[in-house]
Order: sequence, then structure tokens, then C-alpha cells
Amino acid sequence: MKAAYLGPKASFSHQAALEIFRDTTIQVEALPTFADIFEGVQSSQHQYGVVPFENSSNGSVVQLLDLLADRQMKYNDVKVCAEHYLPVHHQLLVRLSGQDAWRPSGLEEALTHVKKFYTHPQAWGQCSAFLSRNDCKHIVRQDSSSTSEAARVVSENEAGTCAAIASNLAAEEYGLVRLADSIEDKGDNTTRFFIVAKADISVPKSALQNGIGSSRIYKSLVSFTIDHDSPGTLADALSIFKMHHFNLTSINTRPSRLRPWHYIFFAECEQKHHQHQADAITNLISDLENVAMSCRNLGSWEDQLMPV
Ligand SMILES: O=C(O)C(=O)Cc1ccccc1
Repeated sequence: MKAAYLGPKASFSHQAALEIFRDTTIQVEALPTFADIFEGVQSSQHQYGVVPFENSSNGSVVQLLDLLADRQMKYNDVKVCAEHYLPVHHQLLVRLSGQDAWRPSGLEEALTHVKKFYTHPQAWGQCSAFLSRNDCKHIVRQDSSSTSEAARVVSENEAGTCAAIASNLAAEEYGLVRLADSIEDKGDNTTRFFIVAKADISVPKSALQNGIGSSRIYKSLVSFTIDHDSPGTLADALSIFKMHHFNLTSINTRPSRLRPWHYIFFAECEQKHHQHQADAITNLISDLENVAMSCRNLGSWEDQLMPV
């Protein structure tokens, strides 16, 4: 069995995948984009995909919402089957190698030499305080497909004029040196990853951070569109969650692209575990279908948030 993550090696997604599938025979494999991961799971080339869904300080990963929106109905069978919380610390990394390598005396001097920063778009928002320092303002920002790809690109920059924002693991993997440590805005910066799979694939026990059945809270993700033109349609849709005793915990939107200012809603909800969990969400969906233009069950999984 294979699990796909956003590569190359040493991305945060790779770290999450290694934690999730530790002690299993499941092989983790790097793919270049989130879309490739969804395609891998839909085509059964990969049984699992590990993808970041949201960050505690920077919010939703928009690319993920767009894949879950599945406007072209390419990923009909891809569902969320588990979640995993990964603490995320960002380092500012450069290449300092070779005999003639430039050696800065400290961060200030290094920042006068660096011309370009590279990282994944998620990381800019998680390091905004560091990036708004006066001595960073002149430095151009270049998006990379992942933090590890940023580190890989920077490892080819012999002049040391490019720096990556990436993990310690990426520093090791690509032979980079840390100019600054833990530059994230919040020390408790955490990314919530989803494990996606086809509905008939079961979750390995190692994917459950809190042990099996320990939380007994089940979360579900539902997407739906409504006719925005009549008053109360959204309120009617949301009241169905209450009617079915689901606690609504977050709502996200993305443009439906059917027409301007029309949205796909993503509602996440939770419920204390009961014997007929699968039926509970199926019943909710069948009532939601009466109010919504379209709706879709994007999966249910056990809550893994550690109690504080
Ligand atoms: O780019 C990576 O390393 C990823 O896995 C995506 C990401 C980026 C920043 C924080 C968490 C995940």
C-alpha cells in the first residue's frame, strides 16, 4: 500500500506522513502537487494521501478547499478518513558551502546579502512578523510548490543570495545552514493534515494520535451550494445540522465558479460517537438535499485534538 505526500522529501507533509504511517508497511511517496495526490487516490495508485487542510495561525489552505470543491467531479471517491496535528517551526536557510563561501557574521549582515526568499505560500502568512522586519522588506518573495522544494532550489544557489523558509529536516536533507530559528509568528504554530482515501479503505491504527476510540468525538465535512436569491436559505441549510444534533464547528467558502458571487460552503461538524455514526451523516445529507442545490459528504473521522 502507498501513501502520497507533497514532495520533495523533507516537506512538512512528509513529516506528517512519516508520523501517520510509522510502524506500518505502507510506503510514503512524494508527488509534486496536491492535485496529483487527489488523482493518485482517485485512481487507486495510492491508497492514502496526506494533505494540509488548515493552520492554527494562517487559516485554511485554499488549494485544498478547491480540490475538495471538485468542481469538475474528478475526485468523486476521495474522502477525508482521518486528521493529524503537526507542530510547525520554520527556519530561514541558506547555502554556505565551498571554500570561497561567503560567511555572514550574523543575521543582519546575511539579510543585506540575500536578494530572494523562497517558500510555500502557506509559510509567508505564518512568518509575517519576521518578514515585516525593515531589513527583510527589500527581499523579493518567490512562491515554491513546497517548503522542501524551496530548500532544494536554494541548495543550488552557490552565491548564497537566495534563502528558503523550511524545516530543520529540509536543512539537513539539502545541506543548508540556519540564519534564523523558529521564525513563525506563534510558538504553538500547528498544521492540521487530512488523510484522504477512498471510502472502503480503513485507517491504520498508527494514524490515530490519541489512541483508538479515545476521543469518541467524530468530525464530518460536508460541502453544499444553495440558491442565494431567497432569504433564509443558508439559515435553513445550517439548521439541518442542529436538527440532526451535529455541532457546527467551522464554515469555509470558495467561489462556485457557476456565476460570480455564488459560493460552495464547507461545513465541518462534530458529534459524540454513537452506534449509527455512518447513518447519522447519511440522514443529515438526505435532509440537506431538500434545501441545497447540491451537497456532498466529504467524510467522517475521529477527532485527534489533544485535550488541553
Ligand atoms: O510545503 C510544505 O512543506 C508542506 O507540506 C505544505 C505546508 C507548508 C507550510 C506549513 C505546513 C504545510
